[in-house]
Amino acid sequence: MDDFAPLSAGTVDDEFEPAAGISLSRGEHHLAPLYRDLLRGVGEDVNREGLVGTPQRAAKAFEFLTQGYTQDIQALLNGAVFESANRDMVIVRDIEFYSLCEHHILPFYGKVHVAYLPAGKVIGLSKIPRIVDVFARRLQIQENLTEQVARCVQEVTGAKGVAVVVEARHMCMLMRGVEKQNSSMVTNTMLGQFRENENARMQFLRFLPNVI
Ligand SMILES: Nc1nc2c(ncn2[C@@H]2O[C@H](COP(=O)(O)OP(=O)(O)OP(=O)(O)O)[C@@H](O)[C@H]2O)c(=O)[nH]1
Ligand SMILES: [Zn+2]
Repeated sequence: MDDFAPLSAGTVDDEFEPAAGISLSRGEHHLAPLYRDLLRGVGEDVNREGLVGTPQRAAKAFEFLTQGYTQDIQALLNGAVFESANRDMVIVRDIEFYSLCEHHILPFYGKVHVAYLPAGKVIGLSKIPRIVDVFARRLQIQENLTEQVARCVQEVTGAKGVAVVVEARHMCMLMRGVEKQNSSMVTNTMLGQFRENENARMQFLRFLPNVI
């Protein structure tokens, strides 16, 4: 599958079959037995009071955090792309997000800033954060998240240019590994006029004084 195909609904089957040898109790989430095995794997007693409900809760939480795989962009846009004669830059900044790094399955989180140059169409304001969440709620790397958000906004608006900046902190760098508590990562994707025209790019970046 093309990594950046923004309009695909995802790759996870709705009709998930539990792995061979796993039997589900009535009403149990299909990931719950896997979390039970994980807990056993670290030496836990899965029957102790505090943990009895944990596999089911953790499974539901993980499903929520990865729900972007099954969300449909057109459904969440709900037709909220409007004709407009406005040709000036639109910026939606400080959109917070939470994602999971695909290398360690640990959170990375921060802010996304999006700008576009309309070419006859504008998008409903709330839809840009919704697009961010569709791509954040997957196993990701920050660079691909940045690119996918930009390409999706480009595709649905037909804008003359789209710019996306993502600034984030990665728990795999904070809690473990190199344990750098103050580092953050800044990524950007510049499409169309933001790539070709330095003035447009600088005008956008001036709205992000803490990033540059
Ligand atoms: N470029 C990029 N790297 C990431 C992202 N999230 C995690 N990583 C990095 O992915 C790399 C995986 O490297 P490995 O050496 O295979 O894994 P590791 O032994 O756990 O690495 P350390 O984190 O250095 O301990 C690490 O350098 C992580 O910091 C991301 O969003 N973008
Ligand atoms: Zn990581």
